[in-house]
Amino acid sequence: MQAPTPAAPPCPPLSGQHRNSFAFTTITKRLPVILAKAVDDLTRTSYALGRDSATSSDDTVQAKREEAKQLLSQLGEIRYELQRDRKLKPIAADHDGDSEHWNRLLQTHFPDGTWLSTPWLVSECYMYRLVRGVFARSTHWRDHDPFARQKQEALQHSATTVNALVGRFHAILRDAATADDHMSATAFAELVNVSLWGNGTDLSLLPNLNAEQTASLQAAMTSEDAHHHTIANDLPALWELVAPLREARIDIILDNAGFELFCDLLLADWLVQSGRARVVHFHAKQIPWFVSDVIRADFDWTHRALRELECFTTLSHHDDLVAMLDRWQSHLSAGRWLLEADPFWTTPYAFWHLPSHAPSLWRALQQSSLCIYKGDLNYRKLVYDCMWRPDTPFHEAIGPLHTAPGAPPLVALRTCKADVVAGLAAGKAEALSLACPEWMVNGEYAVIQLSKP
Ligand SMILES: O=P(O)(O)OC[C@@]1(O)O[C@H](CO)[C@@H](O)[C@@H]1O
Repeated sequence: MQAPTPAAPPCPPLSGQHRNSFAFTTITKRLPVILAKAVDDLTRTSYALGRDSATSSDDTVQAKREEAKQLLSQLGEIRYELQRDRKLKPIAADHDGDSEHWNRLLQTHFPDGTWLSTPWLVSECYMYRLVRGVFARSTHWRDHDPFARQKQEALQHSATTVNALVGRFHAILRDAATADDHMSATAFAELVNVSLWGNGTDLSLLPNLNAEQTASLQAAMTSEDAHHHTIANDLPALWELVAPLREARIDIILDNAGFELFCDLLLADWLVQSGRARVVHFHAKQIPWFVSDVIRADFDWTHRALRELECFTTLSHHDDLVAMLDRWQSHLSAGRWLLEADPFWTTPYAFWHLPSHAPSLWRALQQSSLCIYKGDLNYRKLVYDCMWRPDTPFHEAIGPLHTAPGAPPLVALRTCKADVVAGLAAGKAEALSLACPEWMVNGEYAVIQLSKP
């Protein structure tokens, strides 16, 4: 078999060309809305500048507002081209430095590609890279994240669930070092489920939830019922792998900021507190990505927000939350928690290309006793975002990440939000389609899938 390329994945790619696919709906309906929200954010931020001129000179404010107008028109242009299914143009050079790489990929594999004809994974990543370019090429808005406001609001809407989770896990995490085997197994299973279902409230999918709706959705997602929606569940094998670990390196390839990140930090805290991990490497994105993905600024903001914002300081478990945050700070200061943001994670490449396209990242991951891949997009990239038969073994669908020499064990914790899946029992997909036609994309079903090379 020839080595797959972005234009020729191991099976036919998900693509906007298929009119009844989630890819088509995303490109034609969801992405324009996401762009409209970025426009709205920039308009509001620019408008607010004038009211806050104490922080910068009037000239700077004027210059920023003037430049914002140009940026708004560039964002509008992206939307225009997308909605008319125009050809994907080369990405203009900017400070992020990977435009040449992108353009080589487009030129080599998709010289005539349009938004809908190019594989979904590529055109969707392309949109976020274009948006980044608009800001990266600017003088005054280089560090602006057009999705930050949405990410921050989403965490604040999750305060009720944060409180419940602190109440549930504060003592378990504090005392993890002395827990017996049964208690450890139970805590781990619960925390994996929390981290898994934390992936359920997704800003690119559910952009307009208020605090009440968020709380009720999160309660549904962490309930017993939701666990019956885990349609492939390698949790027992995962515990067999994790239970004997001592002082190991564990990697978490993060997905969303806000509530999901909070859930991931709970899991990471347990890994350190229980002595399983000596160090946890968190992998964030280098640029704003898929609306809600974690960038460095989100990671830092989350720690501050949980400590300082009124919606958290007034929680009944706030003192316990602060104790937890103090410990998390000490994990960070002592290097037990490390945050990284390799540029590979924001390329359009499936992870089949990780060993060859990001060799130093791959060498680092090879040191890991377990790589935890969070969320839907990471899953799509693990399985090359193509139309596997759902009963294809998971390890087959991840290709080199299972077969490459020195490939570390990995687990995918993913709520299903795209029409791709592998590793289901024979007949399962058919049964699910009868029970719930939207099961692949509505975020109500999930997988915990392990590869142990
Ligand atoms: O990676 P996440 O946050 O779990 O999901 C990302 C997501 O919202 O974006 C894609 C479509 O826009 C889908 O694959 C998926 O639903």
